[in-house]
Amino acid sequence: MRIEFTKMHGLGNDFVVLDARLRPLPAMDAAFAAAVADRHTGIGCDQLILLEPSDAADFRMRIFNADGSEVEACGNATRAVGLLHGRAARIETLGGLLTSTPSETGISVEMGKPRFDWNAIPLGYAMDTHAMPVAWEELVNPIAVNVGNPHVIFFVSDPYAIDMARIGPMIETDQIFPERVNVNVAAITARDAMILRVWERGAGLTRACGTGACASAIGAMKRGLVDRRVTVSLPGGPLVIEWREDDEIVMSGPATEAFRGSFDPADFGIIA
Ligand SMILES: N[C@@H](CCC[C@H](N)C(=O)O)C(=O)O
Repeated sequence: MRIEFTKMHGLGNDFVVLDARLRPLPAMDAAFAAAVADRHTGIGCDQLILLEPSDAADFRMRIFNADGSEVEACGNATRAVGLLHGRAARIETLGGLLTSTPSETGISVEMGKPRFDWNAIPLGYAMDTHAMPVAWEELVNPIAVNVGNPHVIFFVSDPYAIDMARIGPMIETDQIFPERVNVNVAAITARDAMILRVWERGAGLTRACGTGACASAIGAMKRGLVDRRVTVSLPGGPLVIEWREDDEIVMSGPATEAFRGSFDPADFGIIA
Protein backbone atom coordinates (compact mmCIF):
# COMPACT_ATOMS: atom_id res chain seq x y z
CA MET A 1 0.00 0.00 0.00
CA ARG A 2 1.34 3.45 -0.93
CA ILE A 3 0.50 6.55 1.09
CA GLU A 4 0.58 10.00 -0.52
CA PHE A 5 2.10 12.90 1.40
CA THR A 6 2.80 16.62 1.05
CA LYS A 7 6.04 17.99 2.48
CA MET A 8 5.47 21.52 3.82
CA HIS A 9 7.10 24.02 6.14
CA GLY A 10 6.49 27.25 8.00
CA LEU A 11 9.76 29.22 8.18
CA GLY A 12 11.72 25.96 8.07
CA ASN A 13 9.68 24.14 10.75
CA ASP A 14 8.88 21.18 8.51
CA PHE A 15 5.99 18.75 8.24
CA VAL A 16 4.88 15.61 6.46
CA VAL A 17 1.15 16.12 5.88
CA LEU A 18 -1.06 13.05 5.37
CA ASP A 19 -4.60 13.68 4.16
CA ALA A 20 -7.24 11.21 5.38
CA ARG A 21 -10.18 13.57 4.77
CA LEU A 22 -11.49 11.62 1.79
CA ARG A 23 -9.67 8.27 2.01
CA PRO A 24 -8.93 6.58 5.35
CA LEU A 25 -5.30 5.78 6.16
CA PRO A 26 -3.89 3.06 8.41
CA ALA A 27 -4.32 3.84 12.12
CA MET A 28 -1.69 6.32 13.29
CA ASP A 29 0.41 5.62 16.37
CA ALA A 30 3.62 6.91 17.91
CA ALA A 31 5.82 4.31 16.17
CA PHE A 32 4.35 5.14 12.74
CA ALA A 33 4.81 8.90 13.25
CA ALA A 34 8.38 8.55 14.56
CA ALA A 35 9.34 6.27 11.65
CA VAL A 36 8.06 8.75 9.04
CA ALA A 37 9.70 11.69 10.87
CA ASP A 38 13.12 10.02 11.10
CA ARG A 39 15.57 12.14 9.06
CA HIS A 40 17.87 9.18 8.34
CA THR A 41 15.51 6.30 7.61
CA GLY A 42 12.13 7.99 6.97
CA ILE A 43 10.99 11.12 5.10
CA GLY A 44 12.10 13.45 7.88
CA CYS A 45 10.17 16.25 9.59
CA ASP A 46 9.70 18.07 12.89
CA GLN A 47 6.01 17.10 13.01
CA LEU A 48 3.76 14.65 11.20
CA ILE A 49 0.34 16.18 10.48
CA LEU A 50 -2.74 14.04 9.86
CA LEU A 51 -5.88 15.61 8.39
CA GLU A 52 -9.19 13.87 9.14
CA PRO A 53 -12.90 14.67 8.68
CA SER A 54 -14.55 16.67 11.49
CA ASP A 55 -18.14 17.15 12.63
CA ALA A 56 -17.25 20.43 14.37
CA ALA A 57 -15.09 22.19 11.74
CA ASP A 58 -13.98 21.98 8.08
CA PHE A 59 -11.48 19.30 9.10
CA ARG A 60 -9.52 17.92 12.04
CA MET A 61 -5.74 18.29 12.33
CA ARG A 62 -3.80 15.80 14.44
CA ILE A 63 -0.21 16.67 15.35
CA PHE A 64 2.59 14.20 16.12
CA ASN A 65 6.04 15.36 17.20
CA ALA A 66 9.13 13.71 15.65
CA ASP A 67 9.41 11.51 18.76
CA GLY A 68 5.89 10.16 18.03
CA SER A 69 4.03 11.99 20.84
CA GLU A 70 0.61 13.35 19.86
CA VAL A 71 0.14 16.99 20.95
CA GLU A 72 -2.51 19.69 21.05
CA ALA A 73 -1.22 22.56 18.92
CA CYS A 74 1.22 23.60 16.18
CA GLY A 75 1.12 27.16 14.88
CA ASN A 76 3.28 26.71 11.80
CA ALA A 77 1.42 23.55 10.75
CA THR A 78 -1.90 25.38 11.11
CA ARG A 79 -0.70 27.94 8.53
CA ALA A 80 0.61 25.11 6.32
CA VAL A 81 -2.68 23.20 6.27
CA GLY A 82 -4.50 26.51 5.77
CA LEU A 83 -2.40 26.97 2.61
CA LEU A 84 -3.14 23.40 1.51
CA HIS A 85 -6.87 23.98 2.01
CA GLY A 86 -6.66 27.05 -0.24
CA ARG A 87 -9.34 29.13 1.46
CA ALA A 88 -10.48 30.14 4.94
CA ALA A 89 -10.86 27.11 7.21
CA ARG A 90 -12.08 26.18 10.67
CA ILE A 91 -9.72 23.55 12.04
CA GLU A 92 -10.41 21.22 14.96
CA THR A 93 -7.35 20.39 17.10
CA LEU A 94 -6.83 18.85 20.53
CA GLY A 95 -5.97 22.40 21.69
CA GLY A 96 -9.24 23.92 20.43
CA LEU A 97 -11.00 25.20 17.32
CA LEU A 98 -8.75 27.45 15.17
CA THR A 99 -9.51 29.64 12.15
CA SER A 100 -7.03 30.14 9.28
CA THR A 101 -7.43 32.81 6.59
CA PRO A 102 -5.26 33.64 3.57
CA SER A 103 -3.61 37.06 4.14
CA GLU A 104 -1.14 39.46 2.49
CA THR A 105 1.82 37.88 4.29
CA GLY A 106 0.66 34.29 3.78
CA ILE A 107 -1.81 32.89 6.28
CA SER A 108 -3.30 34.38 9.46
CA VAL A 109 -4.56 32.09 12.20
CA GLU A 110 -6.78 32.84 15.19
CA MET A 111 -4.89 30.69 17.71
CA GLY A 112 -7.30 30.89 20.66
CA LYS A 113 -6.90 32.55 24.05
CA PRO A 114 -3.84 32.19 26.33
CA ARG A 115 -4.09 30.47 29.72
CA PHE A 116 -1.89 31.30 32.71
CA ASP A 117 -3.18 29.17 35.62
CA TRP A 118 -0.53 26.79 36.96
CA ASN A 119 -2.75 23.76 36.40
CA ALA A 120 -3.61 24.86 32.85
CA ILE A 121 0.07 24.96 31.80
CA PRO A 122 0.25 22.35 33.45
CA LEU A 123 2.82 22.59 36.27
CA GLY A 124 3.44 19.91 38.87
CA TYR A 125 2.34 22.14 41.77
CA ALA A 126 0.84 25.58 42.42
CA MET A 127 3.07 28.60 41.82
CA ASP A 128 3.04 32.07 40.29
CA THR A 129 3.32 31.45 36.52
CA HIS A 130 4.05 35.14 35.82
CA ALA A 131 7.51 34.89 37.42
CA MET A 132 8.17 31.27 38.31
CA PRO A 133 10.54 30.99 41.29
CA VAL A 134 12.80 28.52 39.47
CA ALA A 135 16.13 28.55 37.60
CA TRP A 136 18.21 26.33 35.38
CA GLU A 137 21.76 27.72 35.34
CA GLU A 138 21.61 31.24 33.81
CA LEU A 139 17.93 30.84 32.82
CA VAL A 140 15.86 32.31 35.68
CA ASN A 141 12.29 33.39 36.62
CA PRO A 142 10.46 32.35 33.45
CA ILE A 143 6.83 33.00 32.62
CA ALA A 144 4.64 30.02 31.68
CA VAL A 145 1.83 30.27 29.12
CA ASN A 146 -0.45 27.69 27.55
CA VAL A 147 -1.52 28.61 23.99
CA GLY A 148 -3.09 25.21 23.29
CA ASN A 149 0.22 23.60 24.27
CA PRO A 150 2.59 24.30 27.19
CA HIS A 151 5.39 26.86 26.95
CA VAL A 152 7.95 28.32 29.35
CA ILE A 153 9.64 31.60 28.33
CA PHE A 154 12.92 33.04 29.59
CA PHE A 155 13.83 36.64 28.76
CA VAL A 156 17.56 36.91 28.08
CA SER A 157 19.90 39.44 26.47
CA ASP A 158 21.04 37.11 23.63
CA PRO A 159 19.07 33.93 22.77
CA TYR A 160 21.92 32.80 20.49
CA ALA A 161 24.33 32.73 23.45
CA ILE A 162 22.28 30.02 25.20
CA ASP A 163 23.35 26.40 24.68
CA MET A 164 19.81 25.24 23.93
CA ALA A 165 20.86 21.79 22.70
CA ARG A 166 22.18 21.09 26.23
CA ILE A 167 19.84 23.01 28.54
CA GLY A 168 16.63 22.65 26.43
CA PRO A 169 16.11 18.93 27.09
CA MET A 170 16.89 19.39 30.81
CA ILE A 171 14.04 21.91 31.15
CA GLU A 172 11.70 20.08 28.74
CA THR A 173 11.79 16.95 30.89
CA ASP A 174 12.01 18.54 34.36
CA GLN A 175 9.41 17.02 36.71
CA ILE A 176 7.94 20.48 37.31
CA PHE A 177 6.33 20.03 33.85
CA PRO A 178 4.27 16.81 34.07
CA GLU A 179 3.44 16.91 30.32
CA ARG A 180 6.92 18.19 29.40
CA VAL A 181 7.21 21.71 27.93
CA ASN A 182 8.36 23.78 24.95
CA VAL A 183 11.33 25.94 26.01
CA ASN A 184 11.63 29.50 24.66
CA VAL A 185 14.49 32.00 25.06
CA ALA A 186 13.59 35.51 23.92
CA ALA A 187 15.21 38.93 23.72
CA ILE A 188 13.24 42.17 23.44
CA THR A 189 14.72 44.56 20.85
CA ALA A 190 11.93 47.19 20.61
CA ARG A 191 8.33 47.76 21.76
CA ASP A 192 7.25 45.87 18.62
CA ALA A 193 10.12 43.41 18.03
CA MET A 194 11.73 40.42 19.66
CA ILE A 195 14.18 37.60 18.87
CA LEU A 196 13.31 33.99 19.75
CA ARG A 197 14.80 30.50 19.75
CA VAL A 198 12.79 27.45 20.75
CA TRP A 199 13.65 23.99 22.01
CA GLU A 200 10.47 22.11 21.10
CA ARG A 201 9.02 19.35 23.23
CA GLY A 202 9.36 16.10 21.29
CA ALA A 203 11.23 17.66 18.35
CA GLY A 204 14.27 19.55 19.68
CA LEU A 205 15.66 22.78 18.20
CA THR A 206 13.52 23.91 15.28
CA ARG A 207 13.97 26.81 12.86
CA ALA A 208 10.64 28.26 13.95
CA CYS A 209 7.82 27.51 16.37
CA GLY A 210 4.50 29.26 15.81
CA THR A 211 3.03 28.52 19.22
CA GLY A 212 6.41 29.48 20.76
CA ALA A 213 6.18 32.86 18.99
CA CYS A 214 2.59 33.29 20.30
CA ALA A 215 3.46 32.27 23.87
CA SER A 216 6.64 34.40 23.99
CA ALA A 217 4.87 37.45 22.56
CA ILE A 218 2.03 37.04 25.06
CA GLY A 219 4.55 36.56 27.90
CA ALA A 220 6.35 39.77 26.88
CA MET A 221 3.02 41.64 26.63
CA LYS A 222 1.93 40.33 30.05
CA ARG A 223 5.16 41.67 31.55
CA GLY A 224 4.67 45.04 29.81
CA LEU A 225 7.84 44.66 27.72
CA VAL A 226 6.19 45.08 24.28
CA ASP A 227 2.97 46.42 22.74
CA ARG A 228 0.06 44.22 21.67
CA ARG A 229 1.42 43.62 18.15
CA VAL A 230 4.97 42.37 17.78
CA THR A 231 7.27 40.89 15.12
CA VAL A 232 8.99 37.76 16.44
CA SER A 233 12.22 36.90 14.58
CA LEU A 234 13.03 33.20 14.64
CA PRO A 235 16.03 31.48 13.01
CA GLY A 236 13.78 30.70 9.99
CA GLY A 237 12.27 34.19 9.70
CA PRO A 238 9.62 36.49 11.20
CA LEU A 239 6.06 35.98 12.43
CA VAL A 240 3.70 38.78 13.45
CA ILE A 241 1.75 38.14 16.65
CA GLU A 242 -1.15 40.25 17.83
CA TRP A 243 -3.06 39.89 21.13
CA ARG A 244 -6.47 41.34 20.33
CA GLU A 245 -8.63 43.17 22.87
CA ASP A 246 -11.06 40.20 22.82
CA ASP A 247 -8.15 38.05 24.19
CA GLU A 248 -7.70 36.15 20.89
CA ILE A 249 -4.11 35.58 19.68
CA VAL A 250 -3.59 36.13 15.93
CA MET A 251 -0.46 34.78 14.22
CA SER A 252 0.46 35.84 10.65
CA GLY A 253 3.25 34.56 8.43
CA PRO A 254 4.18 32.44 5.44
CA ALA A 255 3.64 28.77 4.69
CA THR A 256 5.29 26.77 1.92
CA GLU A 257 4.62 23.54 0.04
CA ALA A 258 8.01 21.92 -0.73
CA PHE A 259 7.09 18.75 -2.69
CA ARG A 260 4.70 15.80 -2.88
CA GLY A 261 5.44 12.09 -2.91
CA SER A 262 4.31 8.68 -1.75
CA PHE A 263 5.78 5.94 0.42
CA ASP A 264 5.16 2.34 1.35
CA PRO A 265 5.06 2.10 5.20
CA ALA A 266 6.94 -1.20 4.94
CA ASP A 267 9.97 0.75 3.57
CA PHE A 268 10.27 2.42 7.00
CA GLY A 269 9.73 -0.81 8.92
CA ILE A 270 6.06 0.04 9.63
CA ILE A 271 3.57 -2.83 9.54
CA ALA A 272 0.37 -1.06 8.43
N1 LIG B 1 6.26 23.53 15.74
C1 LIG B 1 5.05 23.78 16.38
C2 LIG B 1 4.82 23.19 17.74
C3 LIG B 1 4.71 21.66 17.67
C4 LIG B 1 4.26 21.00 18.95
C5 LIG B 1 5.22 21.19 20.09
N2 LIG B 1 6.51 20.62 19.83
C6 LIG B 1 4.60 20.55 21.35
O1 LIG B 1 5.00 19.44 21.72
O2 LIG B 1 3.73 21.17 21.96
C7 LIG B 1 4.55 25.19 16.22
O3 LIG B 1 4.84 25.79 15.16
O4 LIG B 1 3.82 25.68 17.06
